[in-house]
Amino acid sequence: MHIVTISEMKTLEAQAEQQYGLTSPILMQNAGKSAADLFEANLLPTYSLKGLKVLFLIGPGNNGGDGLVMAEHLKNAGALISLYHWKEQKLIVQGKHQQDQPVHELLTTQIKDADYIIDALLGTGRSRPLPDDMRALLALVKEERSRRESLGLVAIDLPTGLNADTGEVDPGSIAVDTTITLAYPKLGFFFFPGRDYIGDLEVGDIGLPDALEPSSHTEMITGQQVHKLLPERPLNSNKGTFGKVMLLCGSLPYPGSAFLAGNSAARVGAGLITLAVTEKMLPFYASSFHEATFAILPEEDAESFERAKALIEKLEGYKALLIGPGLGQSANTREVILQVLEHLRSLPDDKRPHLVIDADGLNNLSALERWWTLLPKDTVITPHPGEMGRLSEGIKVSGGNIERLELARKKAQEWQVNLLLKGSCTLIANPTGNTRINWWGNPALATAGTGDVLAGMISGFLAQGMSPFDAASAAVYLHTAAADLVNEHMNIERAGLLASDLLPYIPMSLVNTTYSEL
Ligand SMILES: NC(=O)C1=CN([C@@H]2O[C@H](COP(=O)(O)OP(=O)(O)OC[C@H]3O[C@@H](n4cnc5c(N)ncnc54)[C@H](OP(=O)(O)O)[C@@H]3O)[C@@H](O)[C@H]2O)[C@@H](O)CC1
Ligand SMILES: [K+]
Repeated sequence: MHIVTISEMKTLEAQAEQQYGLTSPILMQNAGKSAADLFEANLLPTYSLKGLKVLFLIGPGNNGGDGLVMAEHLKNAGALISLYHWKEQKLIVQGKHQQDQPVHELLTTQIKDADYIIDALLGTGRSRPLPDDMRALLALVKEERSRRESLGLVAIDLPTGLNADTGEVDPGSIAVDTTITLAYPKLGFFFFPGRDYIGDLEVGDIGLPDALEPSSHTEMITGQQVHKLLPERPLNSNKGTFGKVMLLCGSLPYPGSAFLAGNSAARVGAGLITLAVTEKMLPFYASSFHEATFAILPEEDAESFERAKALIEKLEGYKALLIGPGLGQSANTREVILQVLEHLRSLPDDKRPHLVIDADGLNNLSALERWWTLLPKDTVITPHPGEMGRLSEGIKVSGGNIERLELARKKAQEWQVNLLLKGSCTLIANPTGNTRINWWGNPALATAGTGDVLAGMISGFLAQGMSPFDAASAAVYLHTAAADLVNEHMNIERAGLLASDLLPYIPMSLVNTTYSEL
């Protein structure tokens, strides 16, 4: 699904009017109706609209207009509606204009009484800091919410005061439970601090014709999309059909990396997994990973060309090669990597395994001048912010702010790689300037070894013939989905997940790609 900036959204609206006669009032009717439908769908089956007390905060522009249309639909379905028109300071309770007492007293009572408060104050048209009285109004709502957790907060299009292009927020903005955004998610939702204010994201249909495509090159990865990308599993198949993955991962201090990555490649459906390991390491893997096969390499103190040669000799027929997790950073290992890269570059496209470089693979590369010139075509790299900083001459890379988007886009083009930049908002940029962002996140994933799992999943998808951009996108989405399944099945919340817990849930995540509407 496209992600849009404010100006891209405005262009779409203008085109809708010019080319299809869809004027603002028509779009607003559609917006309000779809917001009401999504609101009701989210209430059910626990609550119904009958008798539900909903207070709408109405602003002076079209965002307020959307709120009024939504309110009308909810009223017709049996909800008890109050409307507070901020600019006019006018309160209407179930159709009656309240004038007997000072409006602020009445409004406070309405806030205390509401089951839900709908923020339809400002949307994409906010052009300056919020005025004091609007901040005071939102503060009242926030205060009531901190007293009463059952009070539901919903924003139309976006939480008031959030910058839809950058994710910056006004000091008066408040976090909501659900944002019902219109037509397309806005770029600022994906980056901090804004990300924390959105709550659950719903996308309302405003009736834009399919032929009107936004010009944006940024997409949100959705379950529907991933579902379509997943490789077919024809009945007439064998392990050769689904590709072989070679892993140059793991070393004495970090043996678990190869296990986690190899397992994950198998769990997304790759046909055969081979770990390139030394004899010394073999007993560890052989006892824990029964399904793997092994390419036995000379010990780490052997000459680098011997180590590289042993791997290169085994590579024929492999569809994917993962280099890096737990590999260590000795000069000898760096030499091995260089020689393997040289071999890969020399192969014709159809004979070359797809390459994924992660973790120590990246740390080794970052020590080299113009390292990206050493990579074969279509390589996937998967740095976290620290590794990205080292790859980019020591710059500081944000874990979740908007600057990471431009940086990833620019570097993917400069380095001609598929760049998966991890963080609290993981995104993937490809060499042609397209970007995909993972909306979902799970703080339980912030633990050792989960990156190895992700790298393994990407390799497993590459082995099955997915393109590098698609393999990385699907893996990122399913990695979070698997973590959500762990949370659900182990009854944990935000902490306590082990990377290995993910493994049995990866196949389950593959069948659950449509677990969300998006
Ligand atoms: N157009 C369409 O086709 C569709 C639009 N849609 C909907 O419209 C929304 C965008 O509508 P919009 O452009 O009217 O902007 P909106 O956010 O309501 O605010 C503008 C008003 O607020 C005012 N104002 C600005 N800043 C302010 C501040 N800090 N503090 C106080 N006031 C401030 C500004 O007035 P002024 O600057 O003149 O004082 C103006 O009156 C979009 O988010 C979506 O919900 C959907 O229905 C789909 C179809
Ligand atoms: K709003």
